[in-house]
Amino acid sequence: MMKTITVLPGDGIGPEVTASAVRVLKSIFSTSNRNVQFIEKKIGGAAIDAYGTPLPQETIDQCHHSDAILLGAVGGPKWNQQSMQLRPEQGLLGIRKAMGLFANLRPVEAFQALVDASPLKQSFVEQVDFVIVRELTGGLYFGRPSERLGPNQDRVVDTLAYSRQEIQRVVEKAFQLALKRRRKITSIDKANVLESSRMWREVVNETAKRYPEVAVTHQLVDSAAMQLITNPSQFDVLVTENMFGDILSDEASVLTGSLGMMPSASLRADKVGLYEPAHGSAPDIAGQGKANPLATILSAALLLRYSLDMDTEAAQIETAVRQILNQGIHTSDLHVANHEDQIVSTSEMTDHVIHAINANRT
Ligand SMILES: NC(=O)c1ccc[n+]([C@@H]2O[C@H](COP(=O)([O-])OP(=O)(O)OC[C@H]3O[C@@H](n4cnc5c(N)ncnc54)[C@H](O)[C@@H]3O)[C@@H](O)[C@H]2O)c1
Ligand SMILES: CC(C)[C@H](C(=O)O)[C@@H](O)C(=O)O
Ligand SMILES: [Mg+2]
Repeated sequence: MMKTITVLPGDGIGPEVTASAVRVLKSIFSTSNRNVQFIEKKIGGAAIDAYGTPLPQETIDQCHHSDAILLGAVGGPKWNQQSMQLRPEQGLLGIRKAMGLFANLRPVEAFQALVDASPLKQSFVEQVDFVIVRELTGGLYFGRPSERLGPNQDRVVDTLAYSRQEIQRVVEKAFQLALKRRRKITSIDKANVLESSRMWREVVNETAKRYPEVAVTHQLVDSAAMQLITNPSQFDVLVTENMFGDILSDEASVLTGSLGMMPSASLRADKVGLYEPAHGSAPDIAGQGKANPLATILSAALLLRYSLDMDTEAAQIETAVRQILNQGIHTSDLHVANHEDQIVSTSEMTDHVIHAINANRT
């Protein structure tokens, strides 16, 4: 049966990195007898320019008729003066909400080739292998009211709201994931201050009773931010609310060597998912062929694994990435401890990945 992948390149380096991931996917589909069509739509600033809105109905409709969505990034200085409703970022929050993608998985792995050159090089860094499960469609980023108040508009309110059910479904995803990994969950909250965090903790403890084989600990977010750097090998699955997960995942990307190395999968109860790098549109390097495409290529691997049941091919991408880094080949955002190291462009890196996948298959 024909599968449909909708591609939303977005802004800045978004079109460059999605083009790379699409090339890798097409190369894989061409040799695995899969009938897959790619349909491109606009989102973010590109959609504002073309249609006057960051999330056109046409884009939402197309996503609803897809097996998976591959997204680049949105935003950039060109749209910084827009009103809140017309910010490119609203397109991103909007599509996640419209598709009901409540669980955002951000895997963090320290690649050996990059660890050796890292200023964080210590034995613990070599064992970094955890996944952040970030709640994606609730909390502060979606709370209402969110507005300026008062006669002079000099008071502001943002609302942090969660229902028990919204917490339950993402916590359940985290426990399910832990069963397939090292069976450890760290739940991160601010239960010493926030009521929402106290309910979060309750739900985690209730769920834990149904998963006696999973070890559960709780950490406060401020201390967790410190421990991510000082003792990251303790983590297996971290589960946390939307804003904490947003901030902690960028922090954790440092352990991988670059924000350009961190993929993500936004999931719901069925197999439909949205896959995107954790990084943004990187306006400072857009259009220069400097963007690291690996976060998006690794997101494409997650797409194969979670939406198309192609575990073997997903692992082929991940192996190819590891091999290329071990050979000292990298984009300019990375540092590799190999005297023969070679800095390559976005498209050259993509060529290397495709070549390595094909070489491993023959
Ligand atoms: N998912 C998304 O679409 C998303 C995520 C974060 C930020 N944003 C938006 O992107 C715009 C820029 O935000 P920012 O500068 O704070 O964050 P950013 O992630 O775009 O960039 C931060 C730094 O990391 C570098 N970087 C990011 N991705 C890279 C890659 N693949 N290869 C090499 N270097 C890379 C950039 O050059 C920059 O120096 C803003 O409008 C922001 O709202 C979008
Ligand atoms: C651009 C922004 C809305 C987005 C988020 O906070 O979810 C980004 O930071 C991310 O991490 O994907
Ligand atoms: Mg973010």
